[in-house]
Amino acid sequence: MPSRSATSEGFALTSDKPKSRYARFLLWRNRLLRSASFQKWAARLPLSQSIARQRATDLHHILAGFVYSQTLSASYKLGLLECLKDRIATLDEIAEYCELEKEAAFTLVNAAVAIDLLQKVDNAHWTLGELGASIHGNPGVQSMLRHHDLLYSDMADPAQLLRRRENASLRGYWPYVDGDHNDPAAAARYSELMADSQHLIANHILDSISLTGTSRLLDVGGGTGTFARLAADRFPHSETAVFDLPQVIASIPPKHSQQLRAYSGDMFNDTLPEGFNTISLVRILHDHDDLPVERLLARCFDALPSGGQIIIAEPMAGTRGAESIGHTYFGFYLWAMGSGRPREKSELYRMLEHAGFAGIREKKTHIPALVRVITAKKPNVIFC
Ligand SMILES: CC(C)=CCC/C(C)=C/CC/C(C)=C/C=C/C(C)=C/C=C/C=C(C)/C=C/C=C(C)/C=C/C=C(C)/C=C/CC(C)(C)O
Ligand SMILES: C[S@@+](CC[C@H](N)C(=O)[O-])C[C@H]1O[C@@H](n2cnc3c(N)ncnc32)[C@H](O)[C@@H]1O
Repeated sequence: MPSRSATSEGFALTSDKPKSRYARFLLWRNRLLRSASFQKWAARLPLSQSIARQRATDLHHILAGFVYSQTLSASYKLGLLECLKDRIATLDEIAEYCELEKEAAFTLVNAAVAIDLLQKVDNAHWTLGELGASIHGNPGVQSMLRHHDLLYSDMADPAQLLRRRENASLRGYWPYVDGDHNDPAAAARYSELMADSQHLIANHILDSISLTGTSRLLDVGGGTGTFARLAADRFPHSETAVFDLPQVIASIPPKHSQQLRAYSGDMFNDTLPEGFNTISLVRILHDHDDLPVERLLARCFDALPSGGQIIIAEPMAGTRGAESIGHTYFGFYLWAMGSGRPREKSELYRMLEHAGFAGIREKKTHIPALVRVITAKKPNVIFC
């Protein structure tokens, strides 16, 4: 393990000498990259210039990330995105709608254009850009935008957040991580967010799986039943039901509770209802640490009949092209939430195997950055 030791230059990390060639190569490369003269030279040389330009821009985007998020937040909160929905507007109109001085509106409009939220129509008019227009097609993104103030406030002091996980404000938003199952107001608040944002992923999950007429699906931790209802619409010959904490089940609106079988209980301590040959866990496992996840998978295994199927759907770490959504975004989100972590597909495979499942497969989704799906089967018992 590296340890901190005082040197004449202050603190330095000392560690055992790297053994592999790869480790030695990395140390050599990093010494080169931090050399100011190498950087100057690389920026001038035609061969390395494009790499230098790209890496400098990459670093700047990381540095600026919080500013981009807040530009999106301001565009939403000040009504800029609403003002330009199906409209083309002048700067005066935008300034009036957003209740901003013209110069401030100009700063916001230019910032939003640069990140594709808005688009310039001509020198005097603006409308939504491709990303701004996409937000209007996804009400779940708007709910997430409102919710993110909590995460941003925790992330304003990341060192404090990492040292004092228990003090994060996001933790209070999800009382079940502390085993607090008695706050109906909090449960209603997070269930509404989950129901809204479920629409971002449900169709991708349902496009990737198939339920037949003999499928009886229990959506464990299924909130107020949005996924179970959408699954029933998509596969009308299957039966679907939801299992969640009592205060969540109690908050299912009457018009929905009549159409859906709902079971209340604690998935870690109560027996899961039997008679279902498919169990889904949608955005559940990443909320919990390894031990409870192993216990939950074992309970699902026990509740399923031989040949029964488990479906795991959530964003996963290590997703190609979306690496930072997994380990960076969800890594910090779940850290601030106070439990769980994003897992790589291979880790989930191992945990499923450990619980006794077989035939473990990934079912491709259209947008893996948002959600990925793994299915597995409880093996048929072979009598000798
Ligand atoms: C028409 C012409 C000329 C050209 C067309 C070109 C073309 C084909 C363009 C494509 C347009 C298109 C279809 C765009 C689609 C855009 C989409 C689908 C955007 C979707 C965005 C989704 C986002 C940003 C989702 C964000 C989700 C977040 C932030 C989720 C957070 C989840 C959390 C915090 C979950 C918490 C649960 C817990 C506690 C971890 O368990
Ligand atoms: C992140 S939400 C996901 C909800 C839903 N599956 C979705 O994707 O929209 C986690 C869900 O797990 C439920 N949950 C947490 N702890 C639970 C427990 N011990 N027993 C049953 N449900 C629980 C929560 O009430 C919540 O509805």
